[in-house]
Amino acid sequence: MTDDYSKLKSEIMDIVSKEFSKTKDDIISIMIENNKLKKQQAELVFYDSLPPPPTSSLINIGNTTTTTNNCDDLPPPPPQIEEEQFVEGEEELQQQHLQEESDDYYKTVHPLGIQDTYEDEEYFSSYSKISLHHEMVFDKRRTAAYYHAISKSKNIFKDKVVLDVGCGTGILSCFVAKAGAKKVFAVDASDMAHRAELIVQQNGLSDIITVFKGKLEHISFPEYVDVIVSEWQGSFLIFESMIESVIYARDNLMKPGGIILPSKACIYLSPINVESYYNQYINQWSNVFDLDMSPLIPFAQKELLEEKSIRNYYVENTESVLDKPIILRTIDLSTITIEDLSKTIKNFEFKVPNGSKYHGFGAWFSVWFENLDDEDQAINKKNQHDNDSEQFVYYTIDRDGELVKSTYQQYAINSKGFTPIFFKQSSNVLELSTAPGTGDQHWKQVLFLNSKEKILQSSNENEDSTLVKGTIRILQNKDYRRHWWIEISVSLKTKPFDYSYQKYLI
Ligand SMILES: C[S@@+](CC[C@H](N)C(=O)[O-])C[C@H]1O[C@@H](n2cnc3c(N)ncnc32)[C@H](O)[C@@H]1O
Repeated sequence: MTDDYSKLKSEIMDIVSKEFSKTKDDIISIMIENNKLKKQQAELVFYDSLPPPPTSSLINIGNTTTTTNNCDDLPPPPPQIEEEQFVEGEEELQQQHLQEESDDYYKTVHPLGIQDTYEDEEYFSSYSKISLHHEMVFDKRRTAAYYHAISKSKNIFKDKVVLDVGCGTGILSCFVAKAGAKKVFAVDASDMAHRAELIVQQNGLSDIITVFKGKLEHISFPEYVDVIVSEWQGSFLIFESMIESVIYARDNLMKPGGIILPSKACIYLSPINVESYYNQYINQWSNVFDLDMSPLIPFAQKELLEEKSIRNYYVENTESVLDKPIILRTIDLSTITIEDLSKTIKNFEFKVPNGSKYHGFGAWFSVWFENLDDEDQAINKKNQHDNDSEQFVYYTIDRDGELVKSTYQQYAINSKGFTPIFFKQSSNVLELSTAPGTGDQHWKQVLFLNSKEKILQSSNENEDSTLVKGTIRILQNKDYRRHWWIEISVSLKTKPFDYSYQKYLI
Protein backbone atom coordinates (compact mmCIF):
# COMPACT_ATOMS: atom_id res chain seq x y z
CA MET A 1 0.00 0.00 0.00
CA THR A 2 1.47 3.34 -0.98
CA ASP A 3 1.66 6.24 1.47
CA ASP A 4 -0.80 8.20 -0.63
CA TYR A 5 -3.28 5.40 -0.53
CA SER A 6 -2.96 5.10 3.27
CA LYS A 7 -3.45 8.86 3.53
CA LEU A 8 -6.64 8.64 1.51
CA LYS A 9 -7.87 5.82 3.71
CA SER A 10 -7.19 7.68 6.91
CA GLU A 11 -8.89 10.76 5.50
CA ILE A 12 -12.01 8.67 4.93
CA MET A 13 -11.84 7.15 8.41
CA ASP A 14 -11.50 10.63 9.78
CA ILE A 15 -14.66 11.86 8.06
CA VAL A 16 -16.59 8.72 9.02
CA SER A 17 -15.63 8.96 12.68
CA LYS A 18 -16.17 12.70 13.05
CA GLU A 19 -19.18 13.28 10.88
CA PHE A 20 -21.37 10.30 11.24
CA SER A 21 -24.26 11.99 9.50
CA LYS A 22 -22.40 12.10 6.19
CA THR A 23 -23.64 9.59 3.70
CA LYS A 24 -21.46 7.38 1.59
CA ASP A 25 -22.16 9.66 -1.39
CA ASP A 26 -21.24 12.74 0.65
CA ILE A 27 -17.91 11.22 1.62
CA ILE A 28 -17.15 10.12 -1.92
CA SER A 29 -17.90 13.62 -3.20
CA ILE A 30 -15.58 15.14 -0.58
CA MET A 31 -12.84 12.72 -1.57
CA ILE A 32 -13.27 13.52 -5.25
CA GLU A 33 -13.11 17.24 -4.56
CA ASN A 34 -10.21 17.19 -2.08
CA ASN A 35 -8.01 14.73 -3.91
CA LYS A 36 -9.07 15.12 -7.56
CA LEU A 37 -10.00 11.46 -7.69
CA LYS A 38 -12.22 9.79 -10.23
CA LYS A 39 -15.53 8.54 -8.80
CA GLN A 40 -14.49 4.93 -9.25
CA GLN A 41 -11.18 5.49 -7.41
CA ALA A 42 -12.94 7.29 -4.58
CA GLU A 43 -15.45 4.46 -4.24
CA LEU A 44 -12.68 1.87 -4.23
CA VAL A 45 -10.76 3.54 -1.46
CA PHE A 46 -13.99 4.23 0.44
CA TYR A 47 -14.96 0.57 0.54
CA ASP A 48 -11.39 -0.47 1.25
CA SER A 49 -11.24 1.83 4.26
CA LEU A 50 -14.16 0.36 6.09
CA PRO A 51 -13.99 -2.77 8.16
CA PRO A 52 -16.15 -5.66 6.97
CA PRO A 53 -19.81 -5.62 7.92
CA PRO A 54 -20.68 -7.15 11.27
CA THR A 55 -21.95 -10.36 9.68
CA SER A 56 -20.16 -12.20 6.95
CA SER A 57 -22.89 -11.36 4.49
CA LEU A 58 -22.08 -9.19 1.54
CA ILE A 59 -24.89 -6.81 2.30
CA ASN A 60 -25.74 -5.37 5.62
CA ILE A 61 -28.31 -7.91 6.66
CA GLY A 62 -28.38 -9.94 9.82
CA ASN A 63 -29.59 -9.79 13.33
CA THR A 64 -26.67 -7.68 14.43
CA THR A 65 -26.22 -4.99 16.99
CA THR A 66 -22.87 -3.28 17.18
CA THR A 67 -21.51 -0.69 19.54
CA THR A 68 -18.09 0.74 18.93
CA ASN A 69 -15.51 2.68 20.86
CA ASN A 70 -12.98 3.72 18.26
CA CYS A 71 -12.68 4.11 14.55
CA ASP A 72 -10.81 0.85 14.04
CA ASP A 73 -13.95 -0.98 15.06
CA LEU A 74 -16.34 1.20 13.15
CA PRO A 75 -19.28 -0.68 11.76
CA PRO A 76 -20.30 -0.03 8.20
CA PRO A 77 -21.85 3.40 7.90
CA PRO A 78 -25.55 3.50 8.55
CA PRO A 79 -27.12 2.34 5.33
CA GLN A 80 -28.38 5.60 3.92
CA ILE A 81 -31.22 3.96 2.20
CA GLU A 82 -33.23 6.67 0.69
CA GLU A 83 -34.94 5.05 -2.20
CA GLU A 84 -32.90 6.69 -4.90
CA GLN A 85 -29.63 5.80 -3.23
CA PHE A 86 -30.01 2.06 -3.58
CA VAL A 87 -27.28 0.59 -5.69
CA GLU A 88 -28.72 -1.16 -8.66
CA GLY A 89 -29.20 -4.84 -7.98
CA GLU A 90 -28.61 -4.43 -4.26
CA GLU A 91 -32.24 -4.37 -3.43
CA GLU A 92 -32.87 -7.64 -5.25
CA LEU A 93 -30.00 -9.11 -3.27
CA GLN A 94 -31.52 -7.86 -0.04
CA GLN A 95 -34.91 -9.22 -1.03
CA GLN A 96 -33.34 -12.55 -1.89
CA HIS A 97 -31.57 -12.63 1.42
CA LEU A 98 -34.74 -11.77 3.30
CA GLN A 99 -36.48 -14.44 1.31
CA GLU A 100 -33.99 -17.10 2.29
CA GLU A 101 -34.31 -16.10 5.90
CA SER A 102 -38.08 -16.15 5.76
CA ASP A 103 -38.02 -19.57 4.12
CA ASP A 104 -35.90 -20.84 7.01
CA TYR A 105 -38.20 -19.22 9.47
CA TYR A 106 -41.28 -20.80 7.98
CA LYS A 107 -39.84 -24.25 7.43
CA THR A 108 -41.19 -25.28 10.81
CA VAL A 109 -44.58 -23.79 10.05
CA HIS A 110 -44.82 -25.25 6.57
CA PRO A 111 -42.66 -28.36 6.39
CA LEU A 112 -43.70 -28.81 2.79
CA GLY A 113 -42.53 -25.34 1.82
CA ILE A 114 -44.62 -22.53 0.47
CA GLN A 115 -48.08 -23.82 -0.28
CA ASP A 116 -50.26 -20.83 0.14
CA THR A 117 -48.96 -17.29 0.22
CA TYR A 118 -51.89 -16.13 2.31
CA GLU A 119 -51.68 -19.06 4.76
CA ASP A 120 -55.45 -19.11 4.46
CA GLU A 121 -56.02 -22.41 6.21
CA GLU A 122 -54.45 -21.36 9.48
CA TYR A 123 -55.55 -17.75 9.10
CA PHE A 124 -59.24 -18.50 8.68
CA SER A 125 -59.25 -21.34 11.19
CA SER A 126 -57.94 -18.94 13.82
CA TYR A 127 -60.85 -16.62 13.03
CA SER A 128 -63.27 -19.52 13.51
CA LYS A 129 -62.67 -19.29 17.26
CA ILE A 130 -65.11 -17.32 19.41
CA SER A 131 -62.25 -16.32 21.74
CA LEU A 132 -60.60 -14.22 19.01
CA HIS A 133 -63.89 -12.47 18.27
CA HIS A 134 -64.42 -11.94 21.98
CA GLU A 135 -61.12 -10.09 22.09
CA MET A 136 -62.22 -7.83 19.24
CA VAL A 137 -65.90 -7.30 20.00
CA PHE A 138 -65.21 -6.52 23.66
CA ASP A 139 -62.31 -4.25 22.82
CA LYS A 140 -64.55 -1.37 23.76
CA ARG A 141 -62.54 1.36 22.08
CA ARG A 142 -62.40 -0.52 18.77
CA THR A 143 -66.03 -1.54 18.67
CA ALA A 144 -67.26 1.82 19.96
CA ALA A 145 -65.40 3.56 17.14
CA TYR A 146 -67.21 1.47 14.52
CA TYR A 147 -70.55 1.71 16.35
CA HIS A 148 -70.47 5.49 16.55
CA ALA A 149 -68.94 6.04 13.13
CA ILE A 150 -71.63 3.89 11.49
CA SER A 151 -74.50 5.29 13.57
CA LYS A 152 -73.36 8.79 12.66
CA SER A 153 -73.18 8.00 8.95
CA LYS A 154 -76.86 7.79 8.07
CA ASN A 155 -76.13 10.07 5.12
CA ILE A 156 -73.67 7.48 3.83
CA PHE A 157 -75.75 4.34 4.40
CA LYS A 158 -79.33 5.39 3.71
CA ASP A 159 -80.76 3.05 1.03
CA LYS A 160 -77.29 1.93 -0.02
CA VAL A 161 -75.84 -1.48 -0.88
CA VAL A 162 -72.98 -2.23 1.51
CA LEU A 163 -70.25 -4.85 1.63
CA ASP A 164 -68.83 -5.89 5.02
CA VAL A 165 -65.38 -7.33 4.22
CA GLY A 166 -64.64 -9.99 6.85
CA CYS A 167 -67.86 -9.79 8.84
CA GLY A 168 -66.80 -12.18 11.64
CA THR A 169 -69.76 -12.31 14.04
CA GLY A 170 -71.68 -9.95 11.75
CA ILE A 171 -71.53 -7.10 14.22
CA LEU A 172 -70.64 -4.35 11.74
CA SER A 173 -73.22 -5.56 9.22
CA CYS A 174 -75.89 -5.26 11.92
CA PHE A 175 -74.72 -1.71 12.76
CA VAL A 176 -74.89 -0.83 9.06
CA ALA A 177 -78.37 -2.34 8.61
CA LYS A 178 -79.59 -0.33 11.60
CA ALA A 179 -78.07 2.82 10.09
CA GLY A 180 -80.44 2.51 7.13
CA ALA A 181 -78.68 0.40 4.48
CA LYS A 182 -80.93 -1.19 1.87
CA LYS A 183 -78.81 -4.35 1.52
CA VAL A 184 -75.72 -5.65 3.24
CA PHE A 185 -73.46 -8.40 1.91
CA ALA A 186 -71.63 -9.84 4.90
CA VAL A 187 -68.75 -12.09 3.93
CA ASP A 188 -66.36 -14.20 5.94
CA ALA A 189 -64.20 -17.16 4.96
CA SER A 190 -64.02 -18.55 8.47
CA ASP A 191 -66.67 -20.69 10.14
CA MET A 192 -67.68 -17.55 11.98
CA ALA A 193 -69.86 -16.81 8.91
CA HIS A 194 -72.30 -19.46 10.18
CA ARG A 195 -72.44 -17.74 13.57
CA ALA A 196 -72.99 -14.39 11.84
CA GLU A 197 -76.04 -15.89 10.18
CA LEU A 198 -77.44 -16.69 13.64
CA ILE A 199 -76.80 -13.16 14.88
CA VAL A 200 -78.50 -11.64 11.84
CA GLN A 201 -81.59 -13.81 12.37
CA GLN A 202 -81.64 -13.21 16.10
CA ASN A 203 -81.74 -9.45 15.49
CA GLY A 204 -84.42 -9.63 12.80
CA LEU A 205 -82.13 -8.28 10.07
CA SER A 206 -82.31 -11.19 7.60
CA ASP A 207 -84.26 -9.09 5.09
CA ILE A 208 -81.36 -6.71 4.81
CA ILE A 209 -78.22 -8.77 5.46
CA THR A 210 -77.09 -11.73 3.36
CA VAL A 211 -74.17 -13.70 4.77
CA PHE A 212 -71.69 -15.28 2.33
CA LYS A 213 -69.29 -17.92 3.60
CA GLY A 214 -66.06 -17.95 1.62
CA LYS A 215 -63.07 -15.89 0.65
CA LEU A 216 -64.25 -12.55 -0.70
CA GLU A 217 -61.98 -12.86 -3.73
CA HIS A 218 -63.69 -16.13 -4.72
CA ILE A 219 -67.31 -15.01 -4.42
CA SER A 220 -69.45 -13.49 -7.12
CA PHE A 221 -71.85 -11.01 -5.61
CA PRO A 222 -75.27 -10.22 -7.10
CA GLU A 223 -74.48 -6.52 -7.59
CA TYR A 224 -71.88 -3.81 -7.17
CA VAL A 225 -71.85 -2.03 -3.83
CA ASP A 226 -72.00 1.66 -2.86
CA VAL A 227 -70.09 1.37 0.39
CA ILE A 228 -67.44 -0.93 1.88
CA VAL A 229 -67.08 -1.37 5.61
CA SER A 230 -64.26 -3.39 7.12
CA GLU A 231 -62.23 -3.89 10.23
CA TRP A 232 -59.01 -5.02 8.60
CA GLN A 233 -56.44 -3.46 10.94
CA GLY A 234 -53.81 -5.76 12.40
CA SER A 235 -50.90 -5.30 14.71
CA PHE A 236 -48.68 -2.47 13.35
CA LEU A 237 -51.76 -1.75 11.21
CA ILE A 238 -50.65 -3.90 8.29
CA PHE A 239 -49.96 -7.30 9.86
CA GLU A 240 -52.27 -9.96 8.33
CA SER A 241 -52.39 -7.84 5.14
CA MET A 242 -56.16 -8.05 5.21
CA ILE A 243 -56.14 -4.60 3.66
CA GLU A 244 -55.36 -6.38 0.38
CA SER A 245 -58.88 -7.85 0.45
CA VAL A 246 -60.35 -4.38 1.00
CA ILE A 247 -58.33 -3.09 -1.95
CA TYR A 248 -59.58 -6.02 -4.03
CA ALA A 249 -63.17 -5.22 -3.03
CA ARG A 250 -62.69 -1.54 -3.91
CA ASP A 251 -61.26 -2.34 -7.34
CA ASN A 252 -63.62 -5.15 -8.29
CA LEU A 253 -66.86 -4.89 -6.38
CA MET A 254 -67.50 -1.22 -5.65
CA LYS A 255 -69.31 1.26 -7.87
CA PRO A 256 -67.20 4.20 -9.04
CA GLY A 257 -67.28 6.94 -6.42
CA GLY A 258 -68.15 4.51 -3.65
CA ILE A 259 -67.17 5.09 -0.04
CA ILE A 260 -64.89 3.03 2.21
CA LEU A 261 -65.08 3.09 6.00
CA PRO A 262 -62.68 3.70 7.62
CA SER A 263 -61.30 5.89 4.87
CA LYS A 264 -57.78 6.79 6.06
CA ALA A 265 -55.09 5.29 8.22
CA CYS A 266 -51.62 6.14 9.39
CA ILE A 267 -48.71 4.46 11.22
CA TYR A 268 -46.46 6.40 13.61
CA LEU A 269 -43.04 5.77 15.12
CA SER A 270 -41.22 7.29 18.09
CA PRO A 271 -38.24 6.47 20.29
CA ILE A 272 -39.54 5.09 23.53
CA ASN A 273 -38.74 4.42 27.17
CA VAL A 274 -40.52 1.25 28.28
CA GLU A 275 -38.94 0.76 31.66
CA SER A 276 -42.23 -0.72 32.87
CA TYR A 277 -41.92 -3.48 30.26
CA TYR A 278 -38.33 -4.22 31.26
CA ASN A 279 -39.30 -4.30 34.93
CA GLN A 280 -42.30 -6.50 34.36
CA TYR A 281 -40.79 -9.06 32.03
CA ILE A 282 -37.09 -9.00 32.88
CA ASN A 283 -36.05 -7.38 36.12
CA GLN A 284 -38.93 -8.87 38.09
CA TRP A 285 -37.13 -12.22 38.07
CA SER A 286 -34.69 -10.89 40.64
CA ASN A 287 -37.15 -11.16 43.49
CA VAL A 288 -39.97 -13.69 43.40
CA PHE A 289 -41.55 -14.60 46.73
CA ASP A 290 -38.21 -14.13 48.48
CA LEU A 291 -36.39 -16.16 45.85
CA ASP A 292 -33.58 -14.75 43.75
CA MET A 293 -34.52 -15.99 40.28
CA SER A 294 -32.17 -13.59 38.52
CA PRO A 295 -30.35 -16.39 36.63
CA LEU A 296 -33.40 -16.32 34.38
CA ILE A 297 -32.81 -12.70 33.43
CA PRO A 298 -30.37 -13.37 30.58
CA PHE A 299 -32.80 -15.94 29.17
CA ALA A 300 -35.67 -13.49 29.40
CA GLN A 301 -33.46 -10.89 27.74
CA LYS A 302 -32.56 -13.21 24.92
CA GLU A 303 -36.11 -14.30 24.33
CA LEU A 304 -37.72 -10.88 24.59
CA LEU A 305 -35.11 -8.52 23.28
CA GLU A 306 -32.68 -10.35 21.06
CA GLU A 307 -35.03 -12.39 18.94
CA LYS A 308 -36.34 -10.70 15.91
CA SER A 309 -39.97 -10.56 16.79
CA ILE A 310 -41.86 -7.48 17.87
CA ARG A 311 -43.65 -7.05 21.19
CA ASN A 312 -47.20 -5.83 21.72
CA TYR A 313 -47.46 -3.74 24.83
CA TYR A 314 -49.75 -0.95 25.93
CA VAL A 315 -47.82 2.14 27.00
CA GLU A 316 -49.95 4.11 29.41
CA ASN A 317 -47.51 6.84 30.34
CA THR A 318 -47.23 9.39 27.55
CA GLU A 319 -43.95 10.62 29.03
CA SER A 320 -42.50 7.33 27.78
CA VAL A 321 -42.66 8.68 24.26
CA LEU A 322 -39.32 10.43 23.89
CA ASP A 323 -40.01 12.68 20.92
CA LYS A 324 -42.80 13.62 18.55
CA PRO A 325 -43.65 10.69 16.32
CA ILE A 326 -42.94 10.59 12.65
CA ILE A 327 -45.53 9.41 10.17
CA LEU A 328 -44.23 6.13 8.83
CA ARG A 329 -46.95 5.44 6.38
CA THR A 330 -50.18 7.08 5.31
CA ILE A 331 -52.97 5.12 3.73
CA ASP A 332 -55.84 6.59 1.79
CA LEU A 333 -58.14 3.62 1.26
CA SER A 334 -59.60 5.16 -1.87
CA THR A 335 -56.27 5.18 -3.71
CA ILE A 336 -53.70 2.91 -2.03
CA THR A 337 -52.41 0.02 -4.13
CA ILE A 338 -50.98 -3.29 -2.97
CA GLU A 339 -47.74 -2.52 -4.76
CA ASP A 340 -47.40 0.89 -3.15
CA LEU A 341 -48.07 -0.53 0.28
CA SER A 342 -45.60 -3.39 -0.03
CA LYS A 343 -42.51 -1.26 0.62
CA THR A 344 -41.94 1.71 2.88
CA ILE A 345 -38.60 3.40 3.44
CA LYS A 346 -38.35 6.29 5.82
CA ASN A 347 -35.47 8.23 7.32
CA PHE A 348 -35.94 9.63 10.80
CA GLU A 349 -34.21 12.09 13.06
CA PHE A 350 -35.41 12.35 16.65
CA LYS A 351 -34.09 14.54 19.46
CA VAL A 352 -34.28 12.78 22.80
CA PRO A 353 -33.63 14.72 26.04
CA ASN A 354 -30.22 13.87 27.52
CA GLY A 355 -30.40 11.40 30.40
CA SER A 356 -33.44 9.60 28.94
CA LYS A 357 -33.65 5.86 29.20
CA TYR A 358 -34.07 4.68 25.65
CA HIS A 359 -35.23 1.16 24.89
CA GLY A 360 -35.97 1.31 21.18
CA PHE A 361 -39.02 2.38 19.21
CA GLY A 362 -42.75 2.21 19.63
CA ALA A 363 -45.25 2.25 16.78
CA TRP A 364 -49.00 2.78 16.71
CA PHE A 365 -51.70 3.77 14.29
CA SER A 366 -54.89 5.74 13.79
CA VAL A 367 -57.80 5.17 11.47
CA TRP A 368 -60.31 7.84 10.48
CA PHE A 369 -63.95 7.67 9.52
CA GLU A 370 -64.76 10.77 7.47
CA ASN A 371 -67.91 12.50 6.25
CA LEU A 372 -70.03 11.66 9.26
CA ASP A 373 -73.43 13.34 9.57
CA ASP A 374 -72.45 16.90 10.17
CA GLU A 375 -74.08 17.92 13.42
CA ASP A 376 -71.36 20.45 14.03
CA GLN A 377 -71.75 21.99 10.61
CA ALA A 378 -72.19 25.49 11.98
CA ILE A 379 -69.02 25.43 14.07
CA ASN A 380 -66.97 23.76 11.39
CA LYS A 381 -68.21 26.04 8.62
CA LYS A 382 -67.28 29.06 10.69
CA ASN A 383 -63.84 27.70 11.47
CA GLN A 384 -63.25 26.68 7.91
CA HIS A 385 -63.94 30.28 7.04
CA ASP A 386 -61.64 31.55 9.80
CA ASN A 387 -59.05 29.01 8.81
CA ASP A 388 -58.92 28.13 12.49
CA SER A 389 -58.36 24.43 12.16
CA GLU A 390 -57.41 24.09 15.80
CA GLN A 391 -61.03 24.65 16.77
CA PHE A 392 -62.30 22.11 14.28
CA VAL A 393 -64.69 19.66 15.91
CA TYR A 394 -64.02 15.99 15.53
CA TYR A 395 -64.77 12.83 17.47
CA THR A 396 -62.51 10.51 19.36
CA ILE A 397 -63.04 7.46 21.51
CA ASP A 398 -61.82 8.02 25.03
CA ARG A 399 -60.09 5.49 27.23
CA ASP A 400 -63.44 4.13 28.49
CA GLY A 401 -64.78 3.63 25.00
CA GLU A 402 -66.98 6.72 25.15
CA LEU A 403 -67.50 8.97 22.15
CA VAL A 404 -66.15 12.43 22.92
CA LYS A 405 -66.05 15.61 20.94
CA SER A 406 -62.64 17.17 20.64
CA THR A 407 -61.12 20.05 18.84
CA TYR A 408 -57.79 19.87 17.16
CA GLN A 409 -56.56 22.15 19.89
CA GLN A 410 -57.13 19.51 22.56
CA TYR A 411 -55.82 16.88 20.29
CA ALA A 412 -52.13 17.46 20.86
CA ILE A 413 -51.46 15.30 23.90
CA ASN A 414 -48.72 16.91 26.01
CA SER A 415 -48.21 19.09 22.95
CA LYS A 416 -46.55 16.13 21.30
CA GLY A 417 -49.46 15.44 18.95
CA PHE A 418 -49.20 11.67 18.87
CA THR A 419 -51.37 11.24 15.81
CA PRO A 420 -50.81 14.12 13.45
CA ILE A 421 -53.31 14.00 10.63
CA PHE A 422 -52.25 14.17 7.06
CA PHE A 423 -55.45 15.29 5.43
CA LYS A 424 -57.53 18.43 5.38
CA GLN A 425 -60.13 18.68 8.13
CA SER A 426 -63.01 19.25 5.80
CA SER A 427 -65.84 17.39 7.44
CA ASN A 428 -66.86 15.61 10.59
CA VAL A 429 -64.36 12.95 11.38
CA LEU A 430 -64.02 10.23 13.98
CA GLU A 431 -60.54 9.13 14.87
CA LEU A 432 -59.69 5.81 16.48
CA SER A 433 -56.19 6.26 17.83
CA THR A 434 -54.08 3.48 19.31
CA ALA A 435 -51.42 5.91 20.58
CA PRO A 436 -49.83 5.56 24.03
CA GLY A 437 -52.05 6.93 26.78
CA THR A 438 -55.25 7.00 24.71
CA GLY A 439 -56.58 3.86 26.41
CA ASP A 440 -55.82 0.21 26.02
CA GLN A 441 -57.07 -1.77 23.03
CA HIS A 442 -56.27 -5.21 21.68
CA TRP A 443 -53.67 -3.98 19.17
CA LYS A 444 -51.74 -2.19 21.91
CA GLN A 445 -48.53 -0.58 20.62
CA VAL A 446 -45.79 -2.44 18.84
CA LEU A 447 -42.30 -2.28 20.37
CA PHE A 448 -39.02 -2.68 18.53
CA LEU A 449 -36.66 -3.11 21.44
CA ASN A 450 -32.91 -2.78 21.87
CA SER A 451 -31.12 -5.69 23.43
CA LYS A 452 -29.99 -3.36 26.23
CA GLU A 453 -31.29 -0.24 27.88
CA LYS A 454 -29.33 2.84 26.81
CA ILE A 455 -29.11 6.11 28.70
CA LEU A 456 -28.67 8.84 26.15
CA GLN A 457 -26.11 11.60 26.49
CA SER A 458 -25.21 13.74 23.52
CA SER A 459 -21.58 13.78 22.41
CA ASN A 460 -21.99 17.53 22.01
CA GLU A 461 -21.85 19.13 25.45
CA ASN A 462 -23.73 22.18 24.26
CA GLU A 463 -26.80 20.20 23.34
CA ASP A 464 -29.46 19.15 25.80
CA SER A 465 -30.78 16.38 23.59
CA THR A 466 -29.28 13.47 21.74
CA LEU A 467 -29.77 12.87 18.05
CA VAL A 468 -31.34 9.50 17.21
CA LYS A 469 -31.03 9.17 13.49
CA GLY A 470 -31.61 6.36 11.07
CA THR A 471 -33.70 4.55 8.56
CA ILE A 472 -36.60 2.14 8.75
CA ARG A 473 -37.66 -0.19 5.97
CA ILE A 474 -40.92 -2.07 5.96
CA LEU A 475 -41.05 -4.83 3.41
CA GLN A 476 -43.80 -7.29 2.74
CA ASN A 477 -42.82 -10.92 2.80
CA LYS A 478 -43.96 -11.74 -0.70
CA ASP A 479 -44.19 -15.48 -0.14
CA TYR A 480 -46.04 -15.18 3.14
CA ARG A 481 -47.89 -12.03 2.40
CA ARG A 482 -49.52 -11.63 5.75
CA HIS A 483 -46.07 -11.05 7.30
CA TRP A 484 -43.71 -8.11 7.13
CA TRP A 485 -40.02 -7.47 7.73
CA ILE A 486 -39.09 -4.33 9.57
CA GLU A 487 -35.45 -3.27 9.43
CA ILE A 488 -34.25 -0.43 11.59
CA SER A 489 -30.74 1.02 11.47
CA VAL A 490 -30.01 3.66 14.08
CA SER A 491 -27.10 5.97 14.86
CA LEU A 492 -26.98 7.63 18.26
CA LYS A 493 -24.92 10.79 18.47
CA THR A 494 -23.46 9.76 21.80
CA LYS A 495 -19.91 9.28 22.98
CA PRO A 496 -18.96 6.62 21.99
CA PHE A 497 -20.90 6.79 18.80
CA ASP A 498 -23.45 4.01 18.71
CA TYR A 499 -24.75 2.29 15.63
CA SER A 500 -27.16 -0.61 15.56
CA TYR A 501 -29.06 -2.58 13.01
CA GLN A 502 -32.00 -4.80 13.91
CA LYS A 503 -34.47 -6.69 11.86
CA TYR A 504 -37.87 -7.76 13.09
CA LEU A 505 -40.55 -10.00 11.71
CA ILE A 506 -44.19 -9.30 12.23
C1 LIG B 1 -60.43 -8.46 12.27
S1 LIG B 1 -61.76 -9.56 12.00
C2 LIG B 1 -63.15 -8.47 12.06
C3 LIG B 1 -64.46 -9.19 12.31
C4 LIG B 1 -65.67 -8.29 12.40
N1 LIG B 1 -65.84 -7.48 11.21
C5 LIG B 1 -65.60 -7.38 13.59
O1 LIG B 1 -65.40 -6.19 13.42
O2 LIG B 1 -65.72 -7.88 14.72
C6 LIG B 1 -61.52 -9.91 10.32
C7 LIG B 1 -62.44 -11.01 9.74
O3 LIG B 1 -62.28 -10.98 8.34
C8 LIG B 1 -62.26 -12.29 7.83
N2 LIG B 1 -61.54 -12.19 6.54
C9 LIG B 1 -60.29 -11.70 6.35
N3 LIG B 1 -59.98 -11.70 5.04
C10 LIG B 1 -61.06 -12.21 4.39
C11 LIG B 1 -61.33 -12.47 3.03
N4 LIG B 1 -60.45 -12.19 2.07
N5 LIG B 1 -62.52 -13.04 2.71
C12 LIG B 1 -63.42 -13.33 3.68
N6 LIG B 1 -63.21 -13.11 4.99
C13 LIG B 1 -62.05 -12.54 5.35
C14 LIG B 1 -61.59 -13.10 8.91
O4 LIG B 1 -61.98 -14.46 8.84
C15 LIG B 1 -62.11 -12.41 10.18
O5 LIG B 1 -63.27 -13.04 10.67
